Amino acid sequence: MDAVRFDPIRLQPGHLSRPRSHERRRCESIESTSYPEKGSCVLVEEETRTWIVESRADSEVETVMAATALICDTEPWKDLKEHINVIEKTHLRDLMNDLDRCQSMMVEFDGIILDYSRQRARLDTMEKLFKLAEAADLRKKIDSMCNGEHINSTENRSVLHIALRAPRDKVICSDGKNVVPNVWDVLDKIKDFSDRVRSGSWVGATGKALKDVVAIGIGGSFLGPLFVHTALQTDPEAADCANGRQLRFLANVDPVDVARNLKGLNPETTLVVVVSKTFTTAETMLNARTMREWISSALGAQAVAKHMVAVSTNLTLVEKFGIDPANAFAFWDWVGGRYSVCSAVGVLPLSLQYGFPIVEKFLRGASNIDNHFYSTSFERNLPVLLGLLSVWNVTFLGYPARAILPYAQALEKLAPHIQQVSMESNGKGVSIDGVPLPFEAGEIDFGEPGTNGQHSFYQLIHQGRVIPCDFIGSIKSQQPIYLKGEVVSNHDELMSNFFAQPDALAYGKSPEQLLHENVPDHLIPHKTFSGNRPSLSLLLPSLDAYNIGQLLAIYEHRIAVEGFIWGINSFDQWGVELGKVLATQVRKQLHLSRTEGGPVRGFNFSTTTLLTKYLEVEPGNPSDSTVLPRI
Ligand SMILES: O=P(O)(O)OC[C@H]1O[C@H](O)[C@H](O)[C@@H](O)[C@@H]1O
Repeated sequence: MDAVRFDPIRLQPGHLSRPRSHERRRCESIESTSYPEKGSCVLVEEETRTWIVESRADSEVETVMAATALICDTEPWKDLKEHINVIEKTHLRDLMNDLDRCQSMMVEFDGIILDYSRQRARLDTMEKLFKLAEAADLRKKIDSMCNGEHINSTENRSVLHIALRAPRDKVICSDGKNVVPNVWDVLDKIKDFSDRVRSGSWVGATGKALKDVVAIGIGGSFLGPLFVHTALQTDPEAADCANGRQLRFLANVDPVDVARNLKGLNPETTLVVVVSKTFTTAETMLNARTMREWISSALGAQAVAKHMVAVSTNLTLVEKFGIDPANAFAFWDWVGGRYSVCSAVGVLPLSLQYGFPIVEKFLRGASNIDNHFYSTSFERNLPVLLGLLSVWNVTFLGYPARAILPYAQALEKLAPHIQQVSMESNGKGVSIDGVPLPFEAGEIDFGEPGTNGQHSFYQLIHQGRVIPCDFIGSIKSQQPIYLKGEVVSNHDELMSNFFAQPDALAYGKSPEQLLHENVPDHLIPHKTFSGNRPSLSLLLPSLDAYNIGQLLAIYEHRIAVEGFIWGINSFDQWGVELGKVLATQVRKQLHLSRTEGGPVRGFNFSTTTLLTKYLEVEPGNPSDSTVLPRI
């Protein structure tokens, strides 16, 4: 029998040991049963996903492997599993009648109200979820993140996006070094540069002011900044500061995206910001070369120095590309791409558009939630509550999706941004120790602003699949409209739906009610709403730069909480690599076929046939001459 000394901290009552997956084979021969106690032999069976380890008090046993535990082996998890039966017998119609419950499920922080009374949860459900948080060491994990420990273990990195918005005097260390001064060095550099561009003291190659900015980037180097830009666009304070300037985003490698972004732009008045953490992303680099060509063909190669700047962690490649390092804005490997909007990735383009003070206000909002997240008890901690409820919905109640429904057009890019933050972070199949997860983690995020969504996919949410919904609204509109003679303002009209939809989902409409309304029998099944469909409401005081920063941080931390509970690494993204490798093979084939001809080789029947068909049509131009979009 292989002997295994396990980590005693891991084997508290309620925990069972589990080997790391690559060491699994060693344990397969072990057979014995008993609960882990010091010096005892422990068995756990594979069918029940538990493992046997042997430990000896005399410490003569060599460490064969480290045992790890999954959260699903803990008592609080099992308790919640059993609790599902209790919840299945409840209906939100009844739960909503319990005033004490509803009062307890309304939490306010800094003017933001979270109402989670329409979750399929009772007060004892919350107690059980807090116990689960304890079993998952949530407090410790939050502390580890905020203290700069290398919690992104597969990349051996800290996860410190909170440092990007920390005040100057805060100390946050990564590898023993306070990173906040570095953050502020870059912020100061951005302030200086954006002031110069906006004031016209930094001009283009022909002496004209640069009033338009194209930010090239994809994924995390695009979605967060786009979300914030879209949200700020109609904020009166930010809009005033934009003062006729334009900010555009070029993400897709599709030449059509280039064409659309270039439409109406003049190279003489355009500044290009190349945003890429790695400076190797194929799409971004081709778009950057395309824009470099657009500038140099119009203004000469030397114009690039005045018209192109970069944001990256890889300043060597920035220089190699031909951008002066003095015009490069750094960030660090402890900032995940999807968590990078508060670094130069977002701060530079947004400061160019709105001025640094607006962006600083946004950073202060995010920082305010960071402090709340770090220091508030779980019972009143917005990201923790939201994260625990998501785990409850996904893993215990089995709802795989989440709809993000802002009743605010300004938040129209919130769902696409959160889609990346959430699905790239928590779309994992193994624990942080590499053990396959025997439960579902991660969720499918999608959404549209209300009321547009109501006229699109809400049918499914009301009568088809159950999809927990986040309703997000703001008390004040960024752009109020009042029409004389109308019963309510335009914002009131919008918000009537924000207040109505959660109850429609929760209460539904029973056949009895329909009978009362004299609905014909044959239509009753079609007009019945089962109700009991969970949602939560987040009501913000307004949607200025500060609130937008708060909202961003609430979602970022909520997603981290979910990952911490599931016991996964939310900060790597190996799942995006395979497709990139295969695309490289296709690219090589396309190049070969275009230059030397010959058959497509090395692919399966399906891909070979499609590629051959694609290559049948001549590309239309020899690749040694440059063609740029015509519109
Ligand atoms: O910023 P870059 O290095 O260009 O990376 C852009 C994107 O690339 C990949 O797709 C990653 O999955 C994303 O997380 C990242 O945001």
